[in-house]
Parts: sequence; C-alpha cells; structure tokens
Amino acid sequence: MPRSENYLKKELYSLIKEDAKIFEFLQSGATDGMWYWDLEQPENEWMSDRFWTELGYDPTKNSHHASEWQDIINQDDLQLALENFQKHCDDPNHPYDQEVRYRHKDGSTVWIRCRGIVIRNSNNQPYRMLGVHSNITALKESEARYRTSLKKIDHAYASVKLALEESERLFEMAPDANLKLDVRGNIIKANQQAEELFACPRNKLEQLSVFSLVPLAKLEKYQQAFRQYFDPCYTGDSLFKKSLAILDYAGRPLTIEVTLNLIPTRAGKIALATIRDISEKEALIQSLQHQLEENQKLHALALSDPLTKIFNKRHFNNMMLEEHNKAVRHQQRLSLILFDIDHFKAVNDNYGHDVGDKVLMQLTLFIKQFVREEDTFARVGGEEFAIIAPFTNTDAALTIAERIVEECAKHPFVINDQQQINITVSVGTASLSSTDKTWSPLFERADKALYQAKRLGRDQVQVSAIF
Ligand SMILES: Nc1nc2c(ncn2[C@@H]2O[C@H](COP(=O)(O)OP(=O)(O)OP(=O)(O)O)[C@@H](O)[C@H]2O)c(=O)[nH]1
Repeated sequence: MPRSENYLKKELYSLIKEDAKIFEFLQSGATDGMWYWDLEQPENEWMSDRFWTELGYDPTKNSHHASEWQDIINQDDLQLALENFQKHCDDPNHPYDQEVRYRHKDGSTVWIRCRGIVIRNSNNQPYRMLGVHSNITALKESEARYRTSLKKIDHAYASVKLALEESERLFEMAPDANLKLDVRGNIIKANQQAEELFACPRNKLEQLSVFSLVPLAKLEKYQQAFRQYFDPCYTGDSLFKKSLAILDYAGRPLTIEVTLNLIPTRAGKIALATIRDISEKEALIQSLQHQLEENQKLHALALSDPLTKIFNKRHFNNMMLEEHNKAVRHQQRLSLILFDIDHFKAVNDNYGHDVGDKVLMQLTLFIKQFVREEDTFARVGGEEFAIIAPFTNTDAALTIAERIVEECAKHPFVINDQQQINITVSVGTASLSSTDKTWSPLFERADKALYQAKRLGRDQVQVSAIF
C-alpha cells in the first residue's frame, strides 16, 4: 500500500481536521518548530511556540507578524532565504532549505535549519507556505570544533613535515659525516661529508655495509657492539659515542669519533651515525701523552739518585721544606734520621769501587723495609742517607734508628754470590723544635748527632739533645 494511502495516516488527517486539540498536541510535542505563512498577506505568519522558546522568547507575547522573525534573523541569511523562496516559487523542484542564524534573546547566535514548501491555489499561484524550523546550533558547534581540530591536525602535520624536511637538510648540510644505517649495518644514506671522509662517491657508499670499512682485527668487536646496541633488551646509553679505528674506501686507516642515535621508523629502527675524523686529534693526543711521559721520566730522573734509584739530595731538600711547613702549620711531630756507612772507604779499597756501588744499592733495598710510606728516603751524600719521618717524635725516631743499626750489623751483604761484606752504620737523629724557623736547624742537629755517633766509636745512634 502506498504510504499516503495508509488508513491510519488518513485517519490522523481527519482527526486533525475535526479536532484542533490534536493539531495542538502534535505541534507542541514536535522537536522542530512549525510555521505557516500567508503569501497573499505576507505580514501574517503563524509560528509554533517552539520557534520562540528556542530563541528565548515568551511565545504568548508574539503577534504572528513576519516582521518579528525578520528582525532577529541575520540579514545576510534573510537575503539568502528570500532568494531561495523566490526560486522555490518559480520552480517547485528547487528546495526551500537553508541554514540561517538568529539572534537569541541573550545575544548569542542560534543556528536554524529552515525548510518549507509553497502551497498553491487552483490557479497554481503560491498563496501559502508551510515550513519547519530545526535548531541545529549544537550540530554547528560540534562542526566548528571538528574544523578547529582538523586545522590543528593540519598544523601538526605541517610542523612534522617541516621538521622532517629540516632534519633531511641538516643531515645533508651537517659539518660532520652522516650515515643512516639499517639494523644489519648497511649504509642506507650518506651525506657529502661522508663521501669526503671515506673518499668514496655516495652511490657506492650506499651499497656498502659499514663493516666493510672496519679493519679485520676489530670486526668482531664492532659487530658485537653494534648488534647489542640494536637489541631491544639493550639497557646501556641510548646515545652511543665511541672513538673507533676504521678504514676509508681505499683502505687508509682513520680514527673517528662516532655517535650513534637510534631512530624508530615505520620500516623499523635505523641508526643515525654522526662521524668526526679525529685522526689528527688522536695523533696530537698521543704525541702529547708521549711528551708527558717523557717529562715525567725526566722529572723522576732529576729527583732520583742514578745508582740507588731512591730520591736524591735535591728532592730531599724539597721534601724537608714541605714537611717542615706542614708540621709547623698543623703542629705535628717531625724527625730526621741521618745515617752513614762506617769505614766505607775500606770497602772500596778492599773490594773495589764496583763492589762498593753494589753495597750501596743493597743497603738501600735493605733499609727500605724500615721506611714507611709517608717517609722520604734519600741519598744525601756518597755513603750518607736520610729518612724524613713525619708524625714521628724523638723516641719513635730513636727506635727506628736503633733498628737500622742493629739490623745492618747483623745483615751480611753478599756481592756477586761470593763476597760477603759486613758493614755497620752510624745514625744521628733529631726532632723538630718549636724554635726552628726553617728546616736547616733540624738538619744541622741530626748531622751533629751523626758526627757524635762517629766520634763515639760508630755502629750506634746518637740523638740530638735539643728538641
Ligand atoms: N763505591 C762508591 N764509593 C763511594 C761513592 N760515593 C762516595 N764513596 C766513597 O765513600 C768513601 C767515604 O770515605 P770517608 O768520608 O773517609 O768515610 P768512611 O771511610 O766511611 O769513614 P767514616 O765515615 O768516618 O766511618 C770514599 O772512599 C768515597 O770514595 C759511590 O758512589 N760509590
């Protein structure tokens, strides 16, 4: 059955005709507003209550004049509505359907979709018009929000595109050689600096594995480090920075500093390798290091005794100054132990100078066991030695000195596995006095005590009386 012939619909038509209450009920319940316009007297137009309530007005106060809505409609939209009205009158197939803006009583804008059909008389002349108003403000607002979001997305997309272009430009223009590497180390992309560094045109570089530029001896180590870096379980620094030894395309060795940066892409992770040639810098560092080591050796030589390898008189003087100052500043004890081999001339005379040298060397090694780390042990004369002993008072210095005398007397020095030589030593000790302005008085007192030990028969310790 065609829709218009449905019996219930027909029944509803007649009900509306017969009973105005039915129509009232329908229009009050409709979500859209209704209007009915007298085209013969266009100032008259009936509008359902909903139209006015949607615009914030009291419907009981309106007088059904077309001027009422024409005053609050946006004037551009009114023009559009009138143009459409004219077209619809001329051609019934032209829909009267437009979205227009009304001014709400509170000043805000209300969007209304306004649709209508012209009703014609028996002469086919339009004489009435029936229409509906739908409030589409919420729809318009969400449309506007959607457009704003779209704009933001467009903007973000444009920024990302720009950033990508910029990073491509930076990749190319960077002062360093740049390579993009895949997970296996294949070179995907190279910039101009890379061409120069590896002395290889870009189209060839981009067909190589980076490992073809690694010296054989380092290959396994570098491959392992590279694999580790790409491993998803890798927990080390995300920025990999190392100095590496590699080769250029012609096989010439280069020292480079490489920074690897992992970049996730749609096709998987790639590494951006930024490479700087530090061959010259490395050579310079090595030469400086060599120089430094040489200087340190020279310095050590300048402060040590060539025969016994312990400190010489010059270093002894420096350390006396330093330890004296420290002891005065921190009010600490300081003692000096001087000892001298007894009758050493006889050793030289009896066994020869070379044997005498060996005795000096062996004695030095022997005495080292009585010297603490904080002490300074030095050869201050031909067969004369000194121990600067910080934090050591007179009694403690005497104990050390007596031990040296006793142990030396007991210890036979065996030279060339055959000659056994017994020696004794004489020792003089002195301790820092509060009246000592410099380290010289301390030295002089220890020297006097040593002289005294010699004078009193050698093989003994004498302690300086002043302390
Ligand atoms: N083999 C050797 N002998 C040295 C060295 N330096 C100094 N002498 C010797 O040490 C001896 C020191 O002799 P003297 O000053 O008379 O003293 P001494 O014979 O030890 O007698 P007293 O010190 O009085 O017990 C000299 O024979 C020097 O030649 C050295 O580097 N090697």
